[in-house]
Amino acid sequence: APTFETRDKSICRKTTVAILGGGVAGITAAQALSNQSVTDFLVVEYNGDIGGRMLHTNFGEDADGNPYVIELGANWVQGLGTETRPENPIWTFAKEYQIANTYSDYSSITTYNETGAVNYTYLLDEFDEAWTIFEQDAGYILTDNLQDKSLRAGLRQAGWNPKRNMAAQAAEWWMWDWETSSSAEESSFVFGIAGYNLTFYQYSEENNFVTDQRGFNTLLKNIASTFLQLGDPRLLLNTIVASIDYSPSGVTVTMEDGSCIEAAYAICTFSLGVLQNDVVTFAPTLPDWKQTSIATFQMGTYTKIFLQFNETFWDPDTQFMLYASPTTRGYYPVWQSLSTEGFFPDSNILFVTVVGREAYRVELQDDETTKAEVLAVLRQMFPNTTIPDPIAFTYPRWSTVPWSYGSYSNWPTGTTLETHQNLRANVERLYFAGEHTSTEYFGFLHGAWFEGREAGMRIAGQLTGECVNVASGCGNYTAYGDGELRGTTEWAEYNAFNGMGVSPFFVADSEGGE
Ligand SMILES: Cc1cc2nc3c(=O)[nH]c(=O)nc-3n(C[C@H](O)[C@H](O)[C@H](O)COP(=O)(O)OP(=O)(O)OC[C@H]3O[C@@H](n4cnc5c(N)ncnc54)[C@H](O)[C@@H]3O)c2cc1C
Repeated sequence: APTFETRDKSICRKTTVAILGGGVAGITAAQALSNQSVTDFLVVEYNGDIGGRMLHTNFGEDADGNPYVIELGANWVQGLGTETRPENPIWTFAKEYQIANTYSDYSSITTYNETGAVNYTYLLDEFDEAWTIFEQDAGYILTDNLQDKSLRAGLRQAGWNPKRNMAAQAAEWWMWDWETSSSAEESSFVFGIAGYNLTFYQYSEENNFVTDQRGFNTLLKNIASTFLQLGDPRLLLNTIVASIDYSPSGVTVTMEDGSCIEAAYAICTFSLGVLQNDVVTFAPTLPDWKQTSIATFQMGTYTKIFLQFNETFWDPDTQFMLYASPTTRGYYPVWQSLSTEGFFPDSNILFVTVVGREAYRVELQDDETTKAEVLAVLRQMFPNTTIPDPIAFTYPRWSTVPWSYGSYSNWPTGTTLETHQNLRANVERLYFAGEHTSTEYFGFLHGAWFEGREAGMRIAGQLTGECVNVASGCGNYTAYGDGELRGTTEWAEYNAFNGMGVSPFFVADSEGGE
């Protein structure tokens, strides 16, 4: 016979807005609702804490035997802003909540290959020179409504062609793959460059690395605390969504444990990886235009591998080391010292990052196999040093995390603004938001921030009759059905209704100049 508990679970809890996911987008959606006095909402979160891909863990130990807190997910505030430019909202909150961070100095770098330290930093400068050419080429494709192509094609035409020069491949990886977690072949030329501009030219080219020992998600907890109390019954942690039934009049969300929520609206902030892996069932099945957009965009994998040693055998005054494998592009290429002033001085901690295909490979391996590979690379980089065994070693497996399935999205070659708009668009009362729905800032924390806010404002506008989302309106997003999608996007269609409210040509200190 059913117990009282299971009988209770069969009765759906009612709420006005069900916010699915307690990452950046979910929390900012809830905040936007609260700002318009829509307080009847529930936030449903898989994990035991809010933050999502803002995720930290304890690692190694300091001189007193206490562990360090390291970030497995988002680590940098990217594109800060200056007094005369717009400011990245994540940077605004990082300052407000005094999140400890240090400027990442990308010019503090030593380059290596399999024979040890070899200076090929001139290749980074050469890539930079090509950049000024290919970013213009990408601009013409956009304004003249030409066909998009791969970033690889754009680079080649601008005179950058690394061919079999592995140092040049490493330089290219440092300048591109490291940021987007995707290769030049996989990345859109137009939207790759537009995305770069919108973060680094609109705000600034600075990236600050968060070292806060409370964890980076303290920033989000501080934002949440302005409208959610500690232990607020509207925050449902450790609660896993299994299916979402939507209609023109509302949304019913059913959890893995059989409990359910009936809402007038829902905002699904699950990652593109979650949407692509069919872990949540939608009823009815999502329309073709939605499924096409989910299938089209790309979920990358970005894996940081952390090592602590009993000594700092590398130069602690240099922040980065770039390694060019003689045979495999992207094989343990970027190393970062945390045993450095401003980070965790004297911690003897180093981490190396892999992305894309290499990240998939490494994430399928056990720790011992990866550790052996990593140490073999260090022995090549430091041929005159006896590399000790690490005293602590860890890395996450983002590609298999059931609440993320990858790290962050990237814009693939040869698609349009309208196809991406369909990723953003609501299906009846079911709305979508997250890093991946950001046209301007996909892959970034601030992308998730703006998109969560947008969805919250759109729904609050519907509910209250007062629309504060002046740029792109309230209620339904623009969506493009069969027959409405074309091969290219007209310049006039680059607007807030298609998610591009800021000119992709925005240049520092000149309002949207072209
Ligand atoms: C390794 C890595 C490095 C990164 N580095 C940076 C960086 O340096 N700077 C930067 O700006 N950005 C970085 N990012 C990107 C940034 O972390 C994301 O853009 C942002 O955190 C995404 O927020 P979101 O709200 O869209 O998604 P999420 O944070 O994924 O939030 C979605 C939430 O939904 C929950 N969820 C999923 N499935 C279910 C389910 N079935 N039931 C209930 N809940 C569910 C998840 O637990 C999660 O909390 C990085 C990401 C990764 C992974």
